[in-house]
Amino acid sequence: MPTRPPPPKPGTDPLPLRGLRASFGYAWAGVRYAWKSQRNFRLEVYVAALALGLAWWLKVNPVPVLLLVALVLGLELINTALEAVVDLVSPNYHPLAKAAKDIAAASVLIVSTIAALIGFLLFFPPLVSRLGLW
Ligand SMILES: Nc1ncnc2c1ncn2[C@@H]1O[C@H](COP(=O)(O)OP(=O)(O)OP(=O)(O)O)[C@@H](O)[C@H]1O
Repeated sequence: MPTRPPPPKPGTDPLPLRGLRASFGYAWAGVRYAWKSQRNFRLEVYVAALALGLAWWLKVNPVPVLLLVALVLGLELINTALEAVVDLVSPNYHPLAKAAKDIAAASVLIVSTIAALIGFLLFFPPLVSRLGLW
């Protein structure tokens, strides 16, 4: 099967700004790949938008919310990259491939669960007071 020549490396471009633009282009392609292929990533983006909207409405400091959003989305992207590498090197069943995918998924699960807990602690008191329940 003919292979395509590798694309130019942005880091070696003699024009630094052009190289930087190319790097952003590749990173954006990664975001688009995750958005198209990962239902969990899309769900996390919707939840992030909801949390930021809620923070604005309830006048909650958005910095911890932004940090948690960055952590969850960043980890989901790394998980997606790892899945792609595992599928590339181990298209057939292998216990180590299973361990790699399961552990990467566990990291997203743990961080998302803790983020949800922190979100509850951040939003619950101002939400109750805003809705006049307390
Ligand atoms: N090559 C493999 N060898 C062994 N187990 C695998 C392999 N590929 C997948 N698995 C097992 O199947 C599970 C699901 O794998 P899959 O690639 O469908 O990931 P996923 O978590 O469903 O990801 P996606 O977010 O793409 O739906 C993995 O967590 C792992 O336990």
